[in-house]
Amino acid sequence: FINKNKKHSNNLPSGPTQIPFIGNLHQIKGSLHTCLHDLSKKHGPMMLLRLGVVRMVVITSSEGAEEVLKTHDLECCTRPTTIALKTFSRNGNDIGSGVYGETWRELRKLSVREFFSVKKVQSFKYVREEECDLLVKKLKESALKQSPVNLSKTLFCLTGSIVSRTAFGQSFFENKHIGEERVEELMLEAHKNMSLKFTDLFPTGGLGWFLDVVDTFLDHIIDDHQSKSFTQDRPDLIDTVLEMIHKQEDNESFKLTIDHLKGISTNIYLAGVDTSAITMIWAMAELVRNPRVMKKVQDEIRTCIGSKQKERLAEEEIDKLQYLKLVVKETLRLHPPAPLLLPRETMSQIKIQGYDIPPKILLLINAWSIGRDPKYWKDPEEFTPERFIDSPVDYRGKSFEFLPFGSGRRICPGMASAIATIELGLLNLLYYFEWSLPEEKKHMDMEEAGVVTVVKKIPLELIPSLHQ
Ligand code: HEM
Repeated sequence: FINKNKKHSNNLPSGPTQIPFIGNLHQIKGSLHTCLHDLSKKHGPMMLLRLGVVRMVVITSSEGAEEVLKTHDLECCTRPTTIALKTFSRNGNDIGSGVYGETWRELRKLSVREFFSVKKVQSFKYVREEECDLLVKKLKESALKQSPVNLSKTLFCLTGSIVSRTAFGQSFFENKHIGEERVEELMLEAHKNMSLKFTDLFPTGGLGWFLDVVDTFLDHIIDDHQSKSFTQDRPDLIDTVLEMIHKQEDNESFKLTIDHLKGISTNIYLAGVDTSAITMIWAMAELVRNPRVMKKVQDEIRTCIGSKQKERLAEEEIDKLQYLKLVVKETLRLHPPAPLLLPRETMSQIKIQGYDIPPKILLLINAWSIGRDPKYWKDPEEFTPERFIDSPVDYRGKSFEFLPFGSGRRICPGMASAIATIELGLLNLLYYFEWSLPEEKKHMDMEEAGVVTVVKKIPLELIPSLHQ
């Protein structure tokens, strides 16, 4: 092992001292992205670490991130870092962890065309509006009773229903295959499993019932679609892919299978439910602890929509709400749900920021750290949506100081769908209700938890009051 390390050690970035066997594991306490952030302050924006058997270079500068994501995209593959992700990905038969090659290209192209395109996202507007309407009705009951609402759970359920209806044609809450008590667990468990800690460094496996439930759910959904026991007005992703599987010719070089369909579906569920809910949860937490911003965004919404209260909000209202959009951007800057993006692995020797990085090294880009770098952001810890007024900095992958959705060929394909859900979800929460902390809570706790995706550790509990 030492010889192998020496062979490549000529021009590698430096990093904290490693100790035998565990490397730098003893220095990782709490969240991985914050530990790496703290270490990089001491050891620089390119840092070499070893966690157990995994060697990695951590990048915490916008310039380094740009070089990797623009120049070296071809020489890196994304790497399923945990046993959990490997299992979810069905051995690379998916988009999130598939190695570059024909399969990955075909699956990404297919899912963008059939699910992620702006046209498809717009066609699901009615689902988002209906689900938000249901949410408002439930919240109104709590508002009348003045009882605290667990917004973390509520928002996971909202995004779960939206993703499930848009991708699989049915809501988790209406499906007959999983007991209702399991559905809520399933939503919350998705997050816990995405945050498994270091399972490939010291593999433990054992994901228990969660994987079984996801698998059983998908099996039933596919069976229902195949047997036509389930019909709806418009074909969903499952219908489209099943039709493609049936129609493909024997001589085609790429063969689409049920495993691919399950891989894409699992990716969409895991990547979609968690991230959008997390963003809304952090946005609400920041707004409650920043009353000035809360007032400004609610004033904008209520002025634009008019004084007569609407029964139900349409997605078009959002076009007029510039400040709400800035609130979403600022939330994604301070709380990117996937703070280390998808880990890349070098496939050949490459040069980054003057260093020689050998093949088979994990590259982690700390988007969380870059989003708080005082070099690019004034008062970076402050929640100030105004910083984006007249600024060309955007989350679409061209501004390397702001990378909540990543960049390059692996950029999040679900961006349009996520933004539509987040903006409409927040619009509904902020238009109909005033929000306050329960009396016994004196201040908003902002502690984070998770590795792949990072959520507010203590669930967000707030009391809604009806806005008159
Ligand atoms: C606020 C919401 C979201 C955020 C912040 C987010 C963030 C990300 C990030 C950082 C990546 C990795 C990009 C990279 O490493 O360059 C990613 C990939 C991905 N996201 Fe999202 N995402 C969100 C919502 C969604 C939604 C709603 C879906 C699906 C419905 C989705 C599906 C995916 C998929 C399939 C990938 C893998 C793409 C690939 O490897 O080619 N995401 N996302």
